[in-house]
Amino acid sequence: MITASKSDAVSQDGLLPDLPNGPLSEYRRKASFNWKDMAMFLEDEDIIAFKNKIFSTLESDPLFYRQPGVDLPLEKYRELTFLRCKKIFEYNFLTFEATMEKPQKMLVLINCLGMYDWSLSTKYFLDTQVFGVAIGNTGSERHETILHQTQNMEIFGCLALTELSHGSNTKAIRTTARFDASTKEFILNSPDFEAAKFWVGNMGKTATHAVVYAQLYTSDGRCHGLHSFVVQIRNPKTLLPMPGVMVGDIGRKLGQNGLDNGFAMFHNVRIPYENLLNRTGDISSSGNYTSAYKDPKQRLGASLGTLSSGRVSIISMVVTNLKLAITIAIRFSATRRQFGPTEKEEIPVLEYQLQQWRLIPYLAAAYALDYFSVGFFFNLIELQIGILMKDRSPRQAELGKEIHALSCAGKPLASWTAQHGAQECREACGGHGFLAMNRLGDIRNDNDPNCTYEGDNNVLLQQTSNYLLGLVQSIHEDNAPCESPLGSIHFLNDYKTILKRKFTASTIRECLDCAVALDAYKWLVCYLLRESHDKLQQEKQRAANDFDARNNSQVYYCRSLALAFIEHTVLQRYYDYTHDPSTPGSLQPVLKKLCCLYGLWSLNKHIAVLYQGGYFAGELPGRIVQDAILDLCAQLKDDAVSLVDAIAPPDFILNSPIAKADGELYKNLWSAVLQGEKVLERPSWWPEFCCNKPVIGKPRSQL
Ligand SMILES: CCCCCCC/C=C/C(=O)SCCNC(=O)CCNC(=O)[C@H](O)C(C)(C)COP(=O)(O)OP(=O)(O)OC[C@H]1O[C@@H](n2cnc3c(N)ncnc32)[C@H](O)[C@@H]1OP(=O)(O)O
Ligand SMILES: Cc1cc2nc3c(=O)[nH]c(=O)nc-3n(C[C@H](O)[C@H](O)[C@H](O)COP(=O)(O)OP(=O)(O)OC[C@H]3O[C@@H](n4cnc5c(N)ncnc54)[C@H](O)[C@@H]3O)c2cc1C
Repeated sequence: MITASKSDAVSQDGLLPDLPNGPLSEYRRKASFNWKDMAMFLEDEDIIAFKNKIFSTLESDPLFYRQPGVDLPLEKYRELTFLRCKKIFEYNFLTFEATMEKPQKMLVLINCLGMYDWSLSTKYFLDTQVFGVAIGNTGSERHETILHQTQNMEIFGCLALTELSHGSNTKAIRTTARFDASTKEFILNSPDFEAAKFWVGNMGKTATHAVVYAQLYTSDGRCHGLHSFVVQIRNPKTLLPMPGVMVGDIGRKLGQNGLDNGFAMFHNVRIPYENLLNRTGDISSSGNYTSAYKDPKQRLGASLGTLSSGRVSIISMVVTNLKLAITIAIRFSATRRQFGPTEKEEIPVLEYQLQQWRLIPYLAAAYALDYFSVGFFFNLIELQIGILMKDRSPRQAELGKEIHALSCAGKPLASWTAQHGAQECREACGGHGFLAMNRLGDIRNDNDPNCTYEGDNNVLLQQTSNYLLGLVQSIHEDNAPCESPLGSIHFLNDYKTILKRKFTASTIRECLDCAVALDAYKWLVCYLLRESHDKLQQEKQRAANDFDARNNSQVYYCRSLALAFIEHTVLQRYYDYTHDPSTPGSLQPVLKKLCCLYGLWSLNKHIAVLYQGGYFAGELPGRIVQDAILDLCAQLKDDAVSLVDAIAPPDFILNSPIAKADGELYKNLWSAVLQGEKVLERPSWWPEFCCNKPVIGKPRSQL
């Protein structure tokens, strides 16, 4: 194992305490690198210190005490989440100045709170970020007071786009906001209960204000499309609804139950006209509508642009879930022993090729997607700065489009990987994985809605394929270069040459170079782009309209195209990073293996298309790709524990007895079980068993 220099080690030890000795120590000794070096390479000292501060603050505050696996009644959980949220305001972990200095800390805070409990994190950020960013991005100077009121919790916000009968199809949102020229107010109405705002986080019990999306009508009766408005829905002094607002809670969900998701209907609710978030369209004092966006489609895109920031953040949030789940499963697998080559000795389940193949690719995915999520967040910051500076340059517009295309595929890729990973980790921990106290159920269930909110994954992928299909003309006809601010489409300039390529590796060894998977991805994207385009043209000739043509080109074509494109982007970025000469030599070998494994494992899911399109031919390519995956899993299994040590939060935050850093699997589990409430007591309803015996076949009358 290669270690850091003496001075590095001193600063490391202050930030990253040694892990306790125990059953995991043997794997830690076998690692090819020092986990502290890795942790400090992945995040700088300032970020690690920031995380430590958040974690230790929560751990030492009794309000944040919790018993693993205890299911609180809904009302209690909501109350506790709110009290904790209030406490987060008091701690003020991130000042405005600190956020401006290092915006990445915002993402770190979201994830640190999420690692503790996603209900808390989403509650806090729906108010301070989602509500705040929507106002900041689509409003103007006149809305600054509202932002200030949010910062000290004078008011509490939410974002209300979805309605009971419409979510994905935002154009069909039916809430109306009619301008009344006589009073200079907008009057909000929900035409019927199907147009009630629904699913809105924080709206159930706590929000006093909402950014409400509604169809804007001028007093001449003309509709100008979807716009957003700040609407007061409750009185901040009493939490009672405002006149004309019917607001309530939608009930228990499959996860994130500490968060109150709600509904609202509006009946002639009057708001000052200044409450229109007027970046995409405004009303003049004479009541005329003005907009810098003449094309209604572009205006819709601009008014929904704020959703990109949520989608980008979600990528990082779901990667956090994957990191939690894989930490639990790897630590468990390294300490859980079943069977063995001899009667005397049982081996850790991590030694089984099958267990390695089920888990280690998810570990590689966690590393690769994590790198992507952070870099992509920086891209978003660039976009946000442009929005705040009112940058109207073509580059800014292109950046908005590219981020929209990447986030609409990045969220699906990352959230599905986390979802499948969490389930695999649950099963990989056998029965203990199903015990609530070990947390894999909560991780899985709290992660799940990320596949749906801020846009359903399958619907969003179509935005990405639309973006790519829009490039075909320039590739084929104009011969104009494919250029974009983030460079994700630059390789398409070689589209024709790439399509002529074939898979050339002939040994497992050659496949262990990540460039092999990367080349294959370039071909795959070009091939799927060509096929999707051709399919769309055929369907247009066959089908009655473009709508059907597009719908009938999704499965096996556009959907696969969007996913292959984002996988390529993630892999390309991770390849560049792991192969960069500035990456420490002690870490580069393991990072390159992770990169290669992520690439081949992801590619293997497209094997049918690789054969179908002729990039692969004969038995060999399929076989050596699979053998290389197994080889990499075997090479990485001794590093796996240290790889999770480098990304794991402290035990208090991870909150899973089977995955504590000391590796004392059974002691920790046993102790947690015995500390449970009334574990050894007989049930309070014991007479039901002992006295009231059933008369078999004769149900007693309930009267
Ligand atoms: C800290 C985070 C905490 C997270 C908590 C999460 C809580 C959850 C909150 C929510 O869920 S809020 C509700 C979210 N709802 C959605 O995301 C709805 C999903 N649907 C849509 O966004 C859109 O309707 C659509 C499906 C993207 C588009 O539908 P439609 O087919 O009607 O329009 P198009 O013709 O495709 O689009 C028009 C035009 O606009 C461009 N565009 C759309 N969105 C964006 C965007 N975000 N940024 C930039 N551009 C956008 C689109 O590309 C089209 O452009 P052109 O192709 O015409 O150039
Ligand atoms: C926990 C949670 C929190 C939420 N928080 C908020 C919030 O704070 N604010 C808010 O406004 N909203 C919120 N939402 C709502 C969320 O944004 C929507 O649920 C989401 O946008 C999906 O819309 P939908 O529910 O209408 O699904 P639908 O669009 O009805 O989708 C149903 C099915 O139809 C499919 N489908 C739809 N259109 C197409 C198509 N064109 N092609 C192929 N298949 C299609 C989908 O893939 C899906 O399988 C939240 C949702 C959840 C679950």
